Amino acid sequence: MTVTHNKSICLEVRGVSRSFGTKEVLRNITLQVGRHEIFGFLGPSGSGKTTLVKMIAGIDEATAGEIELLGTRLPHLPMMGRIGYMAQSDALYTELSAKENLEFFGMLFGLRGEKLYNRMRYSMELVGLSEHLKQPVASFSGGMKRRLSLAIALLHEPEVLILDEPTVGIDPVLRQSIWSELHELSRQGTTIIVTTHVMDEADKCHRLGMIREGRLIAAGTPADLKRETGSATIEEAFLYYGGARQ
Ligand SMILES: Nc1ncnc2c1ncn2[C@@H]1O[C@H](COP(=O)(O)OP(=O)(O)OP(=O)(O)O)[C@@H](O)[C@H]1O
Repeated sequence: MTVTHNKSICLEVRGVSRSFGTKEVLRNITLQVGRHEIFGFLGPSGSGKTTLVKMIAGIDEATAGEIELLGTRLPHLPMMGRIGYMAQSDALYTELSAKENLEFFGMLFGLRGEKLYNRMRYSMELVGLSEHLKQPVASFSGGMKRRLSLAIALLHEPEVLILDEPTVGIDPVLRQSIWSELHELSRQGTTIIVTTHVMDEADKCHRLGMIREGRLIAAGTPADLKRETGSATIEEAFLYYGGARQ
């Protein structure tokens, strides 16, 4: 275990590669994310975003390089209590109600009694599901399942939120309110790492890492990335860094 002395850094990724058999999916990724930052990984389908955030969440291991989160070298099991991870595919008990799912995951994180119920109320309100607490998850739409997964990731007030495509299938109004709450959480000190392939969401991040074919092709604030490439939009900037436009 290595200890990072710079307390303003939440995440350090150093020379990370990941292969599956002979297929190299991520190549030599190096980046830092500061505490309180909303950092977005932007890239097309199959570019390696999920593979990278799984390693940042400590549930997969790099083939080369190292990752430190909150000053601790990953993977490190006790770190799970400080992370809220929302996977791309929902890990929910569909035969149970939303409330029972929240109670189960809450208890895994050591939440009980009034604290658990206050957190359940907050999280379910945030994702607009308060009315559906008692409903079996099997009857939820895809978007509702995503929202419940997000509520579960938030439940234990994690220091770091790692969200893999959190707003897929969620309507624009709710998406907007989820993003404003993510900004509020970041103001309160939470670090948020999010993947997206939606360009207007990328614009809402403080900084972005653009990923293409397993490589980090650019990193910076949305404004810097646009300015440096003379682009009007993040999409144009992405195309520029990806070599499609000169
Ligand atoms: N367990 C695995 N075994 C083999 N190949 C894998 C495995 N997991 C991911 N890959 C491959 O790694 C590449 C990157 O996948 P990944 O899911 O990280 O991309 P992504 O950017 O998250 O895409 P999407 O937005 O579609 O989820 C893909 O080519 C995928 O097929």
